[in-house]
Amino acid sequence: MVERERPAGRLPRALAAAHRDLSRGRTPRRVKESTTVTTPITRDDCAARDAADPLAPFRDEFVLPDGVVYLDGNSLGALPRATPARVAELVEREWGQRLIASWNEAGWWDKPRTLGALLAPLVGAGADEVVVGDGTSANLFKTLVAALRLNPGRRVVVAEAGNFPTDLYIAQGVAELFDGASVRRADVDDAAALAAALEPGDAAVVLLSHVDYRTGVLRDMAAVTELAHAHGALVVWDLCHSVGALPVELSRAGADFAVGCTYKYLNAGPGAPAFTYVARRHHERARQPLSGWHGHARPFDFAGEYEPAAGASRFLSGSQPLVAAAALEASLELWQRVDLDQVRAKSLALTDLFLEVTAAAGLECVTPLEHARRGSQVALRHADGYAMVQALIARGVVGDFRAPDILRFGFAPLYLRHVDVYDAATALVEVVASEEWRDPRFARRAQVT
Ligand SMILES: Cc1ncc(COP(=O)(O)O)c(C=O)c1O
Ligand SMILES: Nc1c(O)cccc1C(=O)C[C@H](N)C(=O)O
Repeated sequence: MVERERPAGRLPRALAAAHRDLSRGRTPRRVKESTTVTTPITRDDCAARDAADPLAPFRDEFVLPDGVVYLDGNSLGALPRATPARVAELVEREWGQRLIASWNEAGWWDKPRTLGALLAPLVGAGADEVVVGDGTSANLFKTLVAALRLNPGRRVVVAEAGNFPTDLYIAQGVAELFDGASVRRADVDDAAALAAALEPGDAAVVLLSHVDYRTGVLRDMAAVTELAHAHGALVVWDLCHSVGALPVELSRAGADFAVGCTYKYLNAGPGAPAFTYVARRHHERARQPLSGWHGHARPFDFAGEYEPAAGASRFLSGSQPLVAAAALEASLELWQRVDLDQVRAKSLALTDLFLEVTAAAGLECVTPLEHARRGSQVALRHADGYAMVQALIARGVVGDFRAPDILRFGFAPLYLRHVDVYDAATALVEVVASEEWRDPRFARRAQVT
């Protein structure tokens, strides 16, 4: 049921109450206190929303398989139509015909910087503060070590307890390299717990994700950064689940470092190069450990001693996969035409719609209902979530499952329509109501998801 009039930023009270009841294990009450007229949302309503959607034309710029509603763009984004030709151009002309000349002519040498400049507006950074290269894990390593070196005398990495495992693993690996260093896990969504983790005054750096990969919680970047700084710690933000999903304001928030991948909402393809943000105020002093020649001040002097390049370029290490970078370039060119405020508005509309229709399935909602705390995904909890997700995939609705019990659905506003979300949500309600997920075909097995 949808209340036609409601303040922006809130789900209908009826829905919020139903989700609250469900998460406490109670049968949802019918909400009587609502004074506004309620009517169920229909597929036609959704079609009307699509007709008025300013982002609708972007859908045609993506390759999307027939009969599939793709709600996994937060794991691997869809293929932009422009990408194959851009990759072919690099392979056939730049490499095939121009060979070595392309390092200069085609701008290969400068790609980490030119792509960084294209990406910078998407994360609220200056063009000179972002470089593209390597993977998220490698860039986490570089930025964490740089942060520890900038904060001598402090040896604790305060790490978001539930972060994506690679973040925790890299933090552990970094701590092993510094005498007396350790990782202190904290619940970063509990302000008191985070403050307590910082209180001893020994934290060199805080590492956390802007949007939680599992729950979809969106953190207040400015507030967390301010809290960390007040305790003398720097902050490394992982933007994997927020870049391209919502406006990110690194400079405005006073962030120190950030890393992120480009294969999710930015649609650059599997294993695409990642990026690193280094706030301008750290450019002179920041030193990263993978001091390869692409990060040298004068690489073609072939000198025997390392001297870091100026600016964020010092975070580069070695040669980059330029075929993959061509795919990223094609998608970043598309992203130059995108209004991130429109992306955010549509993302919230789509997640609201999904929550509204799936309330009938009776699954506990893990993602915050408040807009200000929600990324671009919906996470629902059920012990048999794996089988439910497989049953949905068999119907052409692709979401994913995150152990131990999370059904996860990502919403990429550039290529998803409201009708797709309506169909997917209806399918989930049917899968749960019919119990078709109990079919042995959907039983849990090990695979990449
Ligand atoms: C928050 C977060 N960080 C890091 C990664 C992955 O890092 P990498 O690209 O190095 O595999 C992911 C997803 O795979 C992620 O969700
Ligand atoms: N990066 C991935 C990969 O190399 C293989 C399989 C999945 C991934 C993912 O990106 C998973 C994703 N970060 C997640 O939030 O679950």
